[in-house]
Amino acid sequence: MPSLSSAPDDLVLRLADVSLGYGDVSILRDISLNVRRGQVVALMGGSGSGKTTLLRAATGQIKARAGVVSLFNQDLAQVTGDQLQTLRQKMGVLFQQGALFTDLNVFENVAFPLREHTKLSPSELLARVLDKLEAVGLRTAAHLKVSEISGGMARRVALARAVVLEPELVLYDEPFAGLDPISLGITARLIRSLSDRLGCASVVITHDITESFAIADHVYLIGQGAIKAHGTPTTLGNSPDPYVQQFLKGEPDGPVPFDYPSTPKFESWLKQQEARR
Ligand SMILES: Nc1ncnc2c1ncn2[C@@H]1O[C@H](COP(=O)(O)OP(=O)(O)OP(=O)(O)O)[C@@H](O)[C@H]1O
Repeated sequence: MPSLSSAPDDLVLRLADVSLGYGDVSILRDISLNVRRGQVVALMGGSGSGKTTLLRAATGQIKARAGVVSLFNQDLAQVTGDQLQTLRQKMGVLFQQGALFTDLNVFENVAFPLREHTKLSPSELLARVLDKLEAVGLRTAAHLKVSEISGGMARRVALARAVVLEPELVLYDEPFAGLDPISLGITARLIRSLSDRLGCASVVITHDITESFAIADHVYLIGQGAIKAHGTPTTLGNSPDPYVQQFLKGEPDGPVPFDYPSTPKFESWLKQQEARR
């Protein structure tokens, strides 16, 4: 079993030889990755390659079938439910939808986690929320209703909410999906600047090569159930590996599979369908 005792303190998230799956289906195997304080790490890969599954393992929602997932130097297989909750408080998550509470205004949406998890005085809370709204360029939108702001602004409010507890690790699940090019660039730079300003680690799941390569320190390319390549954006950009090049250039033909692989469950389902007709 990999030793965790030598993990340096700046290692926020570590996966060592991890296998993940659901039921009798294996999704990922031999995954090893490190995320350090201050780093922005991008997880890229085709649809269904297992990026969200990896994120679920990092938050302790699913357990590793092999290997070790350690969060803030704690092996998630060894922690109690209470300890997991404490670890999660050091973590911010921006889900794909990043849904806001529509009955609360912008300020109250961002204040929500603070009211739930801290005992800040009203003036401290006001300062903290306005500070985070300022970081996403929306200090002056604090009073607006969610129905009065645009979709791109709502994303930025969700971003402010994800970091308001000043987490040590922020996980972003497809933060650029559905954004116009300008909002996309702004969001990417915000992720980088929030990481630098808060000194936290950021893990970004994305399909967007240009933006993630512009802000990431390290990129992991996931495919065919494993990490196919990883490195700095420059290293990956210069890689002669046909898989990496096909992925980066978005070419239809090459080693990156498009079709979802067949499984015994699909084959038996299909047989049943055919037998009925
Ligand atoms: N709860 C679940 N039960 C069973 N299989 C699941 C479950 N969640 C995901 N899967 C399967 O795991 C595989 C990886 O899914 P995952 O959502 O991790 O991919 P992804 O890389 O995030 O995809 P996308 O980019 O399309 O969101 C897929 O084949 C999916 O069908």
